[in-house]
Order: sequence, then structure tokens, then C-alpha cells
Amino acid sequence: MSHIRKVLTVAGSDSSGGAGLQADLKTFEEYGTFGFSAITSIVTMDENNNWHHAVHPIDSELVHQQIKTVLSGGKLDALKTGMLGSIEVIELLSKIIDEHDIANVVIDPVMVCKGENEVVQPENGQAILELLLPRATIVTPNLFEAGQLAGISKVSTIDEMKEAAQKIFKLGAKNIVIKGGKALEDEKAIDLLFDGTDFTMYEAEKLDTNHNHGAGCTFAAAIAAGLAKGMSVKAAVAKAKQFTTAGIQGGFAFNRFVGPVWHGAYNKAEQRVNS
Ligand SMILES: Nc1ncnc2c1ncn2[C@@H]1O[C@H](COP(=O)(O)OP(=O)(O)O)[C@@H](O)[C@H]1O
Ligand SMILES: Cc1ncc(COP(=O)(O)O)c(C=O)c1O
Repeated sequence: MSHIRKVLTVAGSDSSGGAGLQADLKTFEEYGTFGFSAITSIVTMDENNNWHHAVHPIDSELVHQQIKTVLSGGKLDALKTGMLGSIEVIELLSKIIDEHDIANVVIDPVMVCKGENEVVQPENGQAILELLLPRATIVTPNLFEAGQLAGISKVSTIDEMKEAAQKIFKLGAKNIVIKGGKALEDEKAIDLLFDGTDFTMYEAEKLDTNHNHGAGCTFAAAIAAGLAKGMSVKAAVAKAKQFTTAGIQGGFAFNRFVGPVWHGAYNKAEQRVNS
């Protein structure tokens, strides 16, 4: 048997279970990889205040200690980042990626959360752009995040996604996949990959549901696990798309604000008891 592949997520905790490091670890497990986590922040949502998200950052030194604990076990096959909590943590990660020569780095530039109308921690966007994009094997913005990184006011069509992807490539990311998702002005849910030369489109049926809380985290985690297992970027994105679409299809209503994706759907839909 080949050795087990090791993937670390550095991300926030979403106790509601669909997004954040919970999504990442569940996804790593579904891929048959071994998941590690370093918690950067704890997010709580307020049902009585329009599902407002409060981010409680973890001290960067404590994040460092968690990452050191993981790295003491040897080399990682991939690193995935999600909500990063503070600029200090972003700076820390940039150093760790360089010092440990981590091969597959997936940056999910989390700036917005579903069910929440506000931008989460706007101060972190510029630091992600400057310090993490140049170190990314692939960056996975949604339409809003692509606009922010590219400096374009609106990204909602395929042409605008292409323009944004080209601009983000110039910031140093080796690959960019922009998630069209629900908000894309198209009949299909199309994600667009740009590797500096070619554009590749990944299409799925646009599902009429709001059971997509955690879809972005799951998609990026799936790419990280695929890369860790030796897949090419194009193949890893293709499988991540199928994995995430199945997760949205298998999602469920959690409350009146959000419904999480079900990370187990791709592998074991038949085991679902609550349908
Ligand atoms: N309603 C939907 N139907 C089909 N695919 C979707 C839908 N919503 C999101 N997706 C897909 O889920 C993945 C995550 O995208 P998205 O939800 O836009 O990201 P984020 O969670 O970062 O906002 C992408 O592959 C996207 O195309
Ligand atoms: C800790 C954490 N990370 C990331 C996200 C982003 O989630 P999504 O994958 O739905 O964009 C959220 C949203 O609530 C979150 O709480």
C-alpha cells in the first residue's frame, strides 16, 4: 500500500459544521488522506442577529505552536488555508511555506461567508494578496473575492472571470480557479481555471438550493487532497467540482439562514438517513 498522504488545514472553526476546518477535515477524510488542523479563529453565528458572524481570532503564537506540532511529524503533502484570523497569522504562514518548502499550497482567500452580508475581516485581504498569493499553487476565490483580489468592481460573467483570473495570475499565484457558483450570470454553475496559458471551464448543473454553506471550503479542501494524492491541478479541480456538487445536492436545511453541504455525499450517498 502506498503511504498515507498528509494534509494540513490552517483555518477557522465553524461549529455549525459545514464550513471552516470542520469542512476541510471531513473532506480530507473522504479523500482517504490524513488531515491535520491548526485553528486560527473561532467563528460564532447569532441566530437573533441575522446570522451575524463573530470572528474570535486565536493568538498567532498559539497558531504557530499548532503548526509546529504538525510539522514535527515530517513533511506535508499539501497545505490548505481558509479564514486566517489576523495579519500576524498570514505573515507567519508566508514564512512557514518558505522555510518548509511546502509543495502544494491551496489558498482559499476567505473574505465572505454565506448567510452573512458583511465582508469578514476586510483588513486581511491585502495581506493575503501580498504574502500568500505569490506562494500559492492555486488560489480559489469566489466571484466577490476575485473582484477584490483583481481590483475589479464586479465579476459576474465568464468574460469578467477571465479578466480577473489574468490579473490575479500577475500577482504571483500559479493557478487561479474562480468559482462561478450561484451568483454567476449563466444557466450553469461554472468554475474557471487559469494556469497562465489556458482557461479550463468546469461546469455543473446550477442547483436551486441554499444548502451550500461550506461549499467553498469543501472545494478548496478537495483540491488540496487531490494534489496531495499526486493529481494534476486540472484533474484535482475536476474531481473537487464533482465532490462539491454532490455535497450541495446532499446538503440539508440547518436553520432559516443556512444549510450545510454534506461532505460525505460523493462517497456514500446511500448511507444518508435523513432524506
Ligand atoms: N447553487 C449551486 N449549484 C451548483 N454549484 C454551486 C452552487 N453554489 C455553489 N456551487 C459550486 O460550489 C463551489 C463553491 O462555490 P461558492 O459557493 O461560490 O464558493 P464560496 O463558498 O467561496 O462562496 C463551486 O464549485 C461552485 O461552482
Ligand atoms: C470558519 C469559516 N471559514 C470559512 C467560511 C466560508 O464558508 P463557505 O465555504 O460557505 O464560503 C465560513 C463561513 O461561515 C467560516 O465560518
